[in-house]
Amino acid sequence: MTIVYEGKLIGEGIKVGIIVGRFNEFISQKLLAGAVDGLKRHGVKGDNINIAWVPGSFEIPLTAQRMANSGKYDGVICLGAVIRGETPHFEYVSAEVAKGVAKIGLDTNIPVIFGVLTTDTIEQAISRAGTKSGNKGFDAAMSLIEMVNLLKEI
Ligand SMILES: Nc1c(NC[C@H](O)[C@H](O)[C@H](O)CO)[nH]c(=O)[nH]c1=O
Ligand SMILES: CC(=O)[C@@H](O)COP(=O)(O)O
Repeated sequence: MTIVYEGKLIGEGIKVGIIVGRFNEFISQKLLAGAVDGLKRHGVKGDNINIAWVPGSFEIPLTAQRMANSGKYDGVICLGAVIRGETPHFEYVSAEVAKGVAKIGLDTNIPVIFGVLTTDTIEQAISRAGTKSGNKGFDAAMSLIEMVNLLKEI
């Protein structure tokens, strides 16, 4: 699937920062592949995609804030996989990442897309990283392109 509007690929000229949490890397690397595929498939040049790896999803908001404030990007995509374990740690990590990412978009006035999986099981994460439930990284790329184009128009 490739979306063209008025004869142009919808992502042409867009500059994107991507932050990826390394924790559960076997999942997050699939999300990254999906996001890059979605961006390039819609005309975003490889030179206009900057990828930053961070230790885990908890470090995403700070890095997203730095990218969003840099003035180098039209939008930022946040990717990671927070998978429930034996302790309440899942609740704290997932809640803070979601709140942090949402706040940065509002504070910086550029699209900051939440592409962080928060799942109860590894199987749920695998399903959303390029198998039965699609690839949430690809979906995040499409959301970024839509939001960048929308904010240019309103
Ligand atoms: N358990 C998961 C984590 N935990 C690590 C934190 O994100 C953070 O890196 C650490 O607490 C140091 O500040 N991260 C994930 O992305 N996914 C998890 O399932
Ligand atoms: C989301 C987490 O922090 C979690 O994967 C950590 O696992 P555990 O709660 O068993 O320490």
